[in-house]
Amino acid sequence: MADDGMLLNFELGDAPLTSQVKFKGGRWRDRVKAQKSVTKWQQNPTGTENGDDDSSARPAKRSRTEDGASGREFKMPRTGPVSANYTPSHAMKTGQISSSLFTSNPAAVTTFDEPEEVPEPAEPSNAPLSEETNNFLALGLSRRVAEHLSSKLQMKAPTAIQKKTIPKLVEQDCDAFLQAETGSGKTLAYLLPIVQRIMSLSLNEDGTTKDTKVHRNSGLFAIIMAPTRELCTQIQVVLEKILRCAPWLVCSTVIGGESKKAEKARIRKGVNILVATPGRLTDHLLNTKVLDVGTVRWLVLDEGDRMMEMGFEDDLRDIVTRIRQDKLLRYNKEGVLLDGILPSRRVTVLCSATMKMNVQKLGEISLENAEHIIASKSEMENDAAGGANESNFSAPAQLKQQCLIVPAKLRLVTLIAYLRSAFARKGTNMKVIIFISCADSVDYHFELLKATAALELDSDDEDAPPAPKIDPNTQSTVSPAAYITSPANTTVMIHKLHGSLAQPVRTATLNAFTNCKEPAVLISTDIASRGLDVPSVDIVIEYDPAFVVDDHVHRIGRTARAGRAGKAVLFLQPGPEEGYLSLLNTATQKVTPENYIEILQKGLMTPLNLPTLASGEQPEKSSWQSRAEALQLHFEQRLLATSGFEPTDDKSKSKGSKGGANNARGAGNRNAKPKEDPLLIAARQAFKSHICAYATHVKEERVFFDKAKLHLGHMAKSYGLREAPGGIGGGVSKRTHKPATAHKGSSSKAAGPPASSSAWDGDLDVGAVDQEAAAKRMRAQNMAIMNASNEFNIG
Ligand SMILES: Nc1ncnc2c1ncn2[C@@H]1O[C@H](COP(=O)(O)OP(=O)(O)OP(=O)(O)O)[C@@H](O)[C@H]1O
Repeated sequence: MADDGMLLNFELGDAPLTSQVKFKGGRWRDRVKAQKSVTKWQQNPTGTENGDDDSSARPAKRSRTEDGASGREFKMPRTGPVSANYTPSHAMKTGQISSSLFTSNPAAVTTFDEPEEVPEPAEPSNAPLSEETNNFLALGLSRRVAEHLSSKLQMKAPTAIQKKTIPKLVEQDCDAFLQAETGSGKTLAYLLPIVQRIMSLSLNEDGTTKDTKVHRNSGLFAIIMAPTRELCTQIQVVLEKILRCAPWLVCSTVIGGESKKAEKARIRKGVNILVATPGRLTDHLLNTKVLDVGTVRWLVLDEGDRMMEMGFEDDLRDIVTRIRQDKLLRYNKEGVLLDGILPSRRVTVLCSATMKMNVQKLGEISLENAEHIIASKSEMENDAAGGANESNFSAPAQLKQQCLIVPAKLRLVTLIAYLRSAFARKGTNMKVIIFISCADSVDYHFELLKATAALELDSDDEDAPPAPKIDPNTQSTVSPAAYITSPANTTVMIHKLHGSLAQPVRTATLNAFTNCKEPAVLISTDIASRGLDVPSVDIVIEYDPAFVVDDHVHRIGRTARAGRAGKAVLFLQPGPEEGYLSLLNTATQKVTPENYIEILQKGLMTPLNLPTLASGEQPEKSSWQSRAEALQLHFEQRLLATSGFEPTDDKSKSKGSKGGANNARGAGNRNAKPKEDPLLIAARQAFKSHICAYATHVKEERVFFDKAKLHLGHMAKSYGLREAPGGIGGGVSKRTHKPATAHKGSSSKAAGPPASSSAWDGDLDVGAVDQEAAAKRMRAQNMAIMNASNEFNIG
């Protein structure tokens, strides 16, 4: 029989085991292994040294380590079961022993004190200003534009950054660096003055339009660059909306992912404002003769730091130099005088919510005597106090930031419990974004959470509308969700997004999420962390922390936009990761630690209705702990399900061996090997990629995210795996567990990357080579794959 009756990862709770424990069923090798584990556990039931449940995957030194943030000794005490009356339900069915979720977990040192007083909700810091005292007209925009904003786009008053930027860019010809919080309206801050001035070429002094208007073929006046295709498309959409008040002007994108021929054709037809990714723009500057930059007056670099991070310094330098070197034409080819109405010099605008060293460098490359325009709550406070603002980053004041310190083993069930409680109530129609470190892990979690034929939806509400139809372009990226759909509420739709997806799929998925009328979850890599504006996102969950703290600010900034409320939840593990809180708390707003047990209690209050519950227990009568264990067991069982046998030699595939799977099994074919479930393969792949990605946190923050201190066995559980797969980073595997059993066909490099990872390639052995150099390289690879795929693939 298949080996589904034996589990390899043992944690037998606190009840003493006697030597009578006997294992039946399964393969003899597994039985021996199981027996050995129990004997080992009996010899050392505390699991403090070598007797832990995953000795093969445990860091060598776990009991004491340095807390890098504070310099104090960091303790990782072991906790017992969460409730004294609670007995973990280990015995699931004959021959099965499941690892308990609630024992041998390190305890958090962070305390969860209830605040004595509920703090007043903070005033939104990125909202539009009061309409009574502010309007667009007063900033120098024409009546035509101001009325369009007010009547068609429902924007009556500017935000703080718009108030400061628009008059400067309308009246002056200076370079500018715009720095303001996420969701504070930076896009319109630079777009409105550009549109206003180009429009003015076609307007009489009284605001009426001239008989001969500037049109699409009159010249390219502005180029806007952004790091991702999604962001470019979004800017284009905003631009199109504004240009409805000047329909004779045309904007377009060159972003890769679609044929260059089509892009060339559009440029040939005539474009006044071009939105581009740096790679594709460089390509067109080199190869598209019809792209004439002689009339270009503005170059905007949106999310400049991200473009630098993605390794586009040379491209950006090249683009800036090329455009500057091209002779600036005072008249366009139709003889229209541009100077005076348009800037008489080339103006560069750089935008970011954060101020990193690389932004300063980009500033040196692209800006000349630039105005630094800052608008944030702290800046306003600073202004009032007459001081200069030194802060590097800040989150919108109204954004509630929470942190869950969850032991590795409990991460997956806690995530599901959180989502269940978020979507529990009838009529709750929220949008949630979950950030995950790498594409493989996004793929896996999407597969795990989506409803399949075997996995019924939880909803038993007969009045609930039928699950929505899915666009063919999003067939593999959008699905109704299992587990998190509450019986009382409508079906939750899950979406996945990462840079390895084809561009039409990316675009369609993002549209599906943005326009989804049902409760919706987007599982994404950092591809969604920058600039994306989905106004109704209520919660951002950082299931994997960002690789650098500035990215955290951008990620959580996908919610609480333009003055709306929002919530951000960060998952950390007990141990060194807790030190990260002190770093986050230097931002303008405090991150409040919350007790994950309460999340589990809330989220697992109602029965799970799992289709393949092996436990003899009735979930309806279960405690939340039992439900958590049942859920975990259910995932583990899903991964263990084998989908038949496949022959390994060519002969068995030849004629006469039809139906090889059964033949192999029945005839005792020695060459047959169990064919693994694709979900299991995906889980292993995701786990490996996750561990590789974990090593790429920036050097300064690696004290909190130290790969060597991860408990790989416990982490594996959060992927539904019963043990950590082999072949993970040499440094760790050498120090912490036996050399990984080489997978058939895998390279001898134990530290090498997952063979077919879609998220990683190249040498990822951070244990063996210079850590910082390797991490940098990995980050660059990750970034390129996550964000761009073929986006910057020139040629
Ligand atoms: N004056 C305004 N009144 C009302 N809403 C506005 C105004 N200006 C911008 N918005 C809205 O605010 C949201 C955020 O704007 P935008 O995307 O430009 O922010 P951002 O500062 O660029 O954020 P990020 O740094 O995250 O990219 C958008 O939905 C936009 O429509």
